[in-house]
Amino acid sequence: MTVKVAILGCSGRMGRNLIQAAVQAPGIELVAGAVRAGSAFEQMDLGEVAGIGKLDILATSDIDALAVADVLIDFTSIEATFEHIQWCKQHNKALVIGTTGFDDEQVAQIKAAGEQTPVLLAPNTSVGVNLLFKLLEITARAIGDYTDIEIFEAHHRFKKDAPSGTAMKMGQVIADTLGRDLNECAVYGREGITDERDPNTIGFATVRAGDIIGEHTAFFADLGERLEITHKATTRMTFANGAMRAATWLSAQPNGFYDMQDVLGLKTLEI
Ligand SMILES: NC(=O)C1=CN([C@@H]2O[C@H](COP(=O)(O)OP(=O)(O)OC[C@H]3O[C@@H](n4cnc5c(N)ncnc54)[C@H](OP(=O)(O)O)[C@@H]3O)[C@@H](O)[C@H]2O)C=CC1
Ligand SMILES: O=C(O)C1=N[C@H](C(=O)O)C[C@H](O)C1
Repeated sequence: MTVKVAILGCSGRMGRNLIQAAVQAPGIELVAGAVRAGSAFEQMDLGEVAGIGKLDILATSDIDALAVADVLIDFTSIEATFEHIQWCKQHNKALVIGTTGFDDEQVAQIKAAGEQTPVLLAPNTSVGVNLLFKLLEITARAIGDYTDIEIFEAHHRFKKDAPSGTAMKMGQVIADTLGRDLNECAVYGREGITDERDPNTIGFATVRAGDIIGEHTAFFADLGERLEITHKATTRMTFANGAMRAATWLSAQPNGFYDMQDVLGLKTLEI
């Protein structure tokens, strides 16, 4: 069966890659794409937005025009995502959310939306990063209680949120595994006389530079050795292809709140 997808934020960096991934993905039919009202891309052919030739589908700012889709894919902004969630709840449409930067209360609201429609929230839709989350769980369980844990992330100059959604999820996975509260143990950057490192903290460091697509490293450092677990994305198509996989999977799910670990079967993987 073909899954009909619509892309929200289709003129953005991810949006353009999502158009291309949707066209290439077996079992997916791209049926619509949305841009902000008044956008210069409104009424432009989606294929031309993505630079892949005409597809005969025009970008719209009318969200009601997306009702032809089975699944909506949202890589936009926090405000826009909440408008899209509202619409999806009203129309019982499945929604894949790749947007990042939500605080705890906003995540709780997104989880609650899952009671009314299938919702999947993934700060990173690449297979590699989701496997990395699993590796962090194993590592934290084995050596997390006596090593210094630091998370580093680097992204392009245009990124608006920090630390990245992926880095925050890395911290959350480690904190959960160690029974720590991330809100209490996270340290975001250091400056001046910081005193010696508190062993219970999880540090975050952020770089914003040029066109870096996305790099994440977790350090587990002891005296005498350190383990570094790194993921580097080299193309946004990795995230876009993962989002198509998520959309296909979500189209067959009942109402509920899901993540990429569900899609990839990593929750039940024995470690
Ligand atoms: N989960 C993952 O794997 C990944 C997640 N991301 C996240 O995805 C989000 C987008 O990233 P990126 O593509 O780089 O950002 P961009 O700014 O390039 O794209 C966002 C797009 O959303 C559009 N938009 C904003 N508001 C609306 C609206 N109300 N209706 C329709 N479209 C709207 C913007 O339009 P306009 O330009 O007109 O404002 C823009 O085209 C970020 O939160 C980022 O962190 C990014 C990569 C991977
Ligand atoms: O904004 C980006 O570009 C990315 N954002 C995501 C995040 O915040 O984790 C994922 C990816 O690293 C690219």
